[in-house]
Amino acid sequence: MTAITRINAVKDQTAILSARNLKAWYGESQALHGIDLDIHSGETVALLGRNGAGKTTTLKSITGLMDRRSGEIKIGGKDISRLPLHHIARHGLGFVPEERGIFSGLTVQENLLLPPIVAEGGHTVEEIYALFPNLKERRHSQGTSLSGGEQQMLAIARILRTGIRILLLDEPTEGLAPVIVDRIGDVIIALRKRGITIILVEQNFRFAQRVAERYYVIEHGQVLDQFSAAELPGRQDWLSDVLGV
Ligand SMILES: Nc1ncnc2c1ncn2[C@@H]1O[C@H](COP(=O)(O)OP(=O)(O)OP(=O)(O)O)[C@@H](O)[C@H]1O
Repeated sequence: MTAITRINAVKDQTAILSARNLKAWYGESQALHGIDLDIHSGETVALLGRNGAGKTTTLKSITGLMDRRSGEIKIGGKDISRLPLHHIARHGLGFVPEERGIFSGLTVQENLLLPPIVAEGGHTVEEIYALFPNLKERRHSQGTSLSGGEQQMLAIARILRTGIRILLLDEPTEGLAPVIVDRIGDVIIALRKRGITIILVEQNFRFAQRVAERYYVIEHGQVLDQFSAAELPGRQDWLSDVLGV
């Protein structure tokens, strides 16, 4: 074993979530061409890349939402690649999709109580209302009456009740006003302090910079590079080129 493979082996052991050679297809069209990820317990990681690079497909592949997918996905060292979606949640993984999925005919509280608890240690309703006071105020309002920001917070809040330890967020700030984006950032930082591992897909680079400790850059369904927040200043020009911003 060379020094580098030994370092990688040590890193792999500590990864709470890892993906190896993840490939995925929409029909005959291949969207992922062998993604490798190692996400460590408690870190917040952002997936960056241009439109169509494969970020959302990566999250959907991890959560078992792609019909056609190959490769290996492990949570806490256990292979979950072949488990159905509802079993994956029992391994502590929660996904908040871009469309948020709030039930418009239910109240805030009913939406909050809907997903089943899958593991011990989830947030209580009181803890959730302390983290999201605006949801407490609006607990009897119908889902239809919520703003985009409130919907995003409710989508995050109701997953936290289930006891998940790894949260996948797809474009959490999409379409939200700057003041609400700041609030979502506060929530993500609060969750990190509680030890939740977060992987987020984000087009808003300024937001990603505020919350992420590490980045993966994805292009054409492959990982182009990964680096820490501390390494970001040295990568800024390269990143602007890759992201086209
Ligand atoms: N439902 C779908 N059917 C067919 N092709 C799809 C579908 N969703 C995504 N694709 C294709 O898969 C590739 C990866 O898309 P993906 O949505 O993962 O990219 P992304 O990096 O998340 O970009 P965006 O920010 O635009 O969502 C793209 O070429 C896209 O056109």
